[in-house]
Amino acid sequence: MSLKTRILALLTVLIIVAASASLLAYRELSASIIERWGKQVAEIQVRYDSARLLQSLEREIGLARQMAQSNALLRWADNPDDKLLEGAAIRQMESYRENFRDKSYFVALRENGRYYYNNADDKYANNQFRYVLDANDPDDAWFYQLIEEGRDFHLNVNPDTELGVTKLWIDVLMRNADNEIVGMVGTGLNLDNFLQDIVDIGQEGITTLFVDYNGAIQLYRDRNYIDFASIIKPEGQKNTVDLLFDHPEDKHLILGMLQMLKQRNGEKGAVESGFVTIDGRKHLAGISYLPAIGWFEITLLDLNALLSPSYLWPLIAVFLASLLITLLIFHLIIQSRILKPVISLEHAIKRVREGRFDLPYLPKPDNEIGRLVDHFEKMTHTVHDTTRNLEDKVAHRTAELHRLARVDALTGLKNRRGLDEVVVDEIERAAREQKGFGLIWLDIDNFKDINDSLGHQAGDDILCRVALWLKATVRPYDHPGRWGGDEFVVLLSPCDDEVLEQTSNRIRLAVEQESLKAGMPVTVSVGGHLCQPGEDTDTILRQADRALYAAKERGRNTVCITHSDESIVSSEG
Ligand SMILES: Nc1nc2c(ncn2[C@@H]2O[C@H](COP(=O)(O)OP(=O)(O)OP(=O)(O)O)[C@@H](O)[C@H]2O)c(=O)[nH]1
Repeated sequence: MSLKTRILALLTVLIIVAASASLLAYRELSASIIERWGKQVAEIQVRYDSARLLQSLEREIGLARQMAQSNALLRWADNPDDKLLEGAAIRQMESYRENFRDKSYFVALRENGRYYYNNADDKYANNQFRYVLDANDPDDAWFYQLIEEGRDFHLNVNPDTELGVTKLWIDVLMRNADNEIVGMVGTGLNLDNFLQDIVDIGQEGITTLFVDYNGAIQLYRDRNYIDFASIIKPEGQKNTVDLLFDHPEDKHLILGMLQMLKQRNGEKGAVESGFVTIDGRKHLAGISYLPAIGWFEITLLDLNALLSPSYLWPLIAVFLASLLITLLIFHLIIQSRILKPVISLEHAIKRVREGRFDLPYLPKPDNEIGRLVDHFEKMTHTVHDTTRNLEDKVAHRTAELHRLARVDALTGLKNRRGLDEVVVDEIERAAREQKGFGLIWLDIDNFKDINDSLGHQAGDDILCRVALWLKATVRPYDHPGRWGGDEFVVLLSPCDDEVLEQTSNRIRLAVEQESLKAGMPVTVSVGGHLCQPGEDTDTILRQADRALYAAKERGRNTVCITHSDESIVSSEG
């Protein structure tokens, strides 16, 4: 896997880890913010709903209490059969009817169980006595239950089968001067209107319900859940608030909160809140106690509806877009500032390793990698210079060695190898140009005697002098050389018979005369051969050797030339 892929993979993993951690932290944070916010909203909502309910009921309750204390009614309740008192009481009742919001009232007398009622349409004008309550009739049980409990005030949601209406009844006990319960008065509010006005307020995500101290549902937008005639139902048969919840533990939570609020007994503004699950959705429940009516108001906030996760989508989209842009920018930075220079550097190193020092353009970012590239470039130039110097030296030394290998160390003339090469070159040139060249072979006469008599050093000295005289005698473009021992060879090019003969004689004469001048007289025998195009080395050397041999034979200090017809001619200089 390339460095680029690794860095990108690492980067992606790091960003995913960081994003996941941020997302988790964000979710935790947002959950806690939503929870705190939800609690505040729930508390405000619950107070608001409670206030609305109380506001709407307080006047009716006050009127009902006033009615229960009306002298006309109380006197009549003590003497229910007194027609005069009854007339005065009914007039009084009718005046209250005008004041009740529902324009309806009821009065039930304990002594004879007679139940009086009239409504907004004044349907029962002059006929307010409706029926007689029966202690054994379950529909009338509420009356006897309330009296038995002695609760001066009670709210009751109950259908009145006799009247064919379902109402939220405000029941207030009538007590005479001896504090005896003599009857009950009250009014009813149309349940549907009440639910619509107070409970089913149509705010999405907010559900309001009222429960009694047992948790029995009294007011709720869905009538099926309302625990009608709750007061007469035994425990266990009531429609309690937990019917709404998915989990049994929510019931304990809510009942616990009800208990707690009751203990705080209407402490002003006291609100308890907690989370419950309804239809699989998390709700925040806010509860307050309404001591004036003995009910609890529960507000359920559907957090998903109020603060839908879809609200977070733009945030998540912005987060993801920033993540991608960050990734892209990071990639571009890594690419331009690290990867590209490193990859170029890698190629450059490979190139140098292969011996190619001409570096391509290398990007140098302003960082450690840029400095590394700069060092590498300078190092490469140094290595290149050093290598070039080394190569130059090697080439120079090689050329020197090549030259030395072809030079005779004693005389400085070409040695046998050098002469061989020149002979080969000349043979090729002769063949190419069809022009011959001359070869002279000379040998110092009786050199052994010189060595023996004067010493080897003196012999060397004479060899050097002969070499100097030889060099001075031939043309600059001829090739004098020492063949070995006391034998010398001169290659003459261009050459003809005349040049060969003249040069051979000049050499012999020069050695003779110059050595005499130097006080160490020596002579040389010289054999010459005019080489023809097509002759090979062996033939040429053999012919020259033959001429030299002849010169020795003919008394030394002599020049002999071989011709193409194999004849050897002595030449007098
Ligand atoms: N001082 C010296 N002597 C050498 C060198 N190389 C060979 N010699 C001697 O040169 C002598 C050559 O003798 P030859 O050519 O055989 O015979 P010569 O005495 O010259 O007699 P001719 O050639 O017949 O005239 C030998 O004694 C070699 O030892 C050298 O480099 N220096």
